[in-house]
Amino acid sequence: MHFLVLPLQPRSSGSLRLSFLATSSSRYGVRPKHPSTSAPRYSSTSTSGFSEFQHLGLTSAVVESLEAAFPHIKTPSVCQKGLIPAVLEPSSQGAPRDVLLRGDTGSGKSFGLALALLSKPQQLKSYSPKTRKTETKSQTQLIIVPHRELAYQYQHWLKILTSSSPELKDYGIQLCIRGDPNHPLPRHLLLGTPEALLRSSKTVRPSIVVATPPALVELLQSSKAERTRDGLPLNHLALNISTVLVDEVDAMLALPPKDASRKDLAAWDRHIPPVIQILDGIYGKRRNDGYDDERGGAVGLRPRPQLIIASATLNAHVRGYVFTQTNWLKRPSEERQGRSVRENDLVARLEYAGAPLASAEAGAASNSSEAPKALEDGAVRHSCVVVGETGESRNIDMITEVEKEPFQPLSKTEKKRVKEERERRNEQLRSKSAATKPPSNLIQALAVQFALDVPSLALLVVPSTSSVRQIVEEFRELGVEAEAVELAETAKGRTDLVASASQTSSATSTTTSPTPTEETPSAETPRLLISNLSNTRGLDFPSLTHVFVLGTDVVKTPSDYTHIAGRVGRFGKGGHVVTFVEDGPATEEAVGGPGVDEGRMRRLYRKLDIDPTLVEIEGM
Ligand SMILES: Nc1ncnc2c1ncn2[C@@H]1O[C@H](COP(=O)(O)OP(=O)(O)OP(=O)(O)O)[C@@H](O)[C@H]1O
Repeated sequence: MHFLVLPLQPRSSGSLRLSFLATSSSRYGVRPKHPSTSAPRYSSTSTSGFSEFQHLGLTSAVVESLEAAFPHIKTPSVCQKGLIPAVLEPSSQGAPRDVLLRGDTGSGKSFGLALALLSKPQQLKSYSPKTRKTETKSQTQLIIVPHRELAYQYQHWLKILTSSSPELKDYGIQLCIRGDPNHPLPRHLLLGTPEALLRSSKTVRPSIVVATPPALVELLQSSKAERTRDGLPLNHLALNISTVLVDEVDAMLALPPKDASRKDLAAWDRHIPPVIQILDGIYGKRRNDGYDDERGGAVGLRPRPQLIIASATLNAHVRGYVFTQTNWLKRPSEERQGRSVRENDLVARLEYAGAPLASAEAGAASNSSEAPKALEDGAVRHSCVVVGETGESRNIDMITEVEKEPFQPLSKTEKKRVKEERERRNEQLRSKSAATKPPSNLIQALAVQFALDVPSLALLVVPSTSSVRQIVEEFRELGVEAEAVELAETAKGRTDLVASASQTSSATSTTTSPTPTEETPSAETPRLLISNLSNTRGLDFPSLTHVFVLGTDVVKTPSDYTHIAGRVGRFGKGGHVVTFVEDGPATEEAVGGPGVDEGRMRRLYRKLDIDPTLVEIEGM
């Protein structure tokens, strides 16, 4: 069986000690020959705060485009100070190090990684024994993300950065995502073509391909090229891929929980997620008889592409899987095994989770006299509104359960009944019946809260079993400016991805006093973006102040809530996460009934150590 869970010892969080022994002129690549990029990387004479980015190893071209395109980003975050050198500096063996990165939501991981990728050598010099010449080829970097909106966000950032510098404008940024069958856009526009991928990696043009796993697998399988034993064509994967970045890796692996039944494990094993097919295709499947690293995986890549794996919830379970069940990460080859090669030198493990982000970022920002207000204040508030059948609302009662329901372990029969009831309820939700429609009392209560609280932009996360379009319509009928999150397809969606520093600050300052006042008039009608969890992970809307959650079916695990809530409170900004659940008696008799949701939220808050704040409810 492919799956076995052997959790690793988690590395202690916090400081990072990296020894940067080798120089940037490694045999693994050459930097572009522009005067500015060939300047010494640690001797910036610039007095701007942006020079700190250059000290981390970013090229001058990238720092200049950052300054031009994102003027409000002045100093690197704590997380970026660790990840950028880890990606760019080679190990003592001279090869790029693989990177495992865990950092809080909104700590700048994805953005920092995008900057680092653009600073990697654009060309590869290698000796060809066939021609007996040194050949120079362009490099392709592959970014794999769980959903198309995040792919679009990466593409958007990269396009803005590369178009802001003449030295980066050669970059081809290509999307490889599946089209929405309900949307009229031609499918090939979104998916790209195998030929285009091939072209982009054959020409002298460096390229970055941002892909979702199913689209990439589909694309590769549609090619007539020679295949690996995993069914993926050799030539596409083999062509000069210098880096593979897997962002939000746990969402794509979708590992069964540690306590999964044999049946669930077998089911997972039968439908191996596409990201595993891709990575196994590149790095090779793990052999039982030892390490196989230097062979470069199934496709004989030389040199082996650097692997970067990142997520805010890269927990021991996921790390355990990657380390023990795959061949993806760099390992010492047999001949190199010895005292001189430590595994940490080959794989940088970075951990920036659970740090008091706001203060850390504020500290970093305070070095700059022009630090935007957005970096200086803010905490995320969490609230839960319980809505009765006839629409009356109240705040969650955090004490009831402890007082009235002392913990009593369930008997076997009770457990079975609870499980059956939950399955029945999930089945109901899955079916196309009226049950998929969220209750209208929740929608109405949410619309009222939205009108009272939101200054400009809020995100509503709905269960994956509900139709986003249908919910959008319902809100529109109530007079709310609602729309689905469709970054790739609507120009309006794209504008939400970038906000100037001033917009960001004003959005934040209204968060601390969210009700629009005469002093803080809102220029535009407040808008409600609607999506489900699988399409919101990793997204960054700089002017977002509120996240609403519709019912507890959205949040299956604490990590789900972490990702949902993480859409606000980014970079030390404030924000408010409000969950709406149905009211009802929270007793065992009501299992599967509405009241259980309040109990679920209480348990979730306790697990995450969240002390919910009260929201002002109309009419109370
Ligand atoms: N050094 C910085 N200073 C200020 N803002 C920054 C900085 N770096 C990135 N940002 C802003 O932070 C946002 C990007 O955050 P990013 O998506 O990279 O966070 P993340 O850690 O990947 O979050 P998540 O785990 O939710 O995906 C962008 O809006 C970007 O403009």
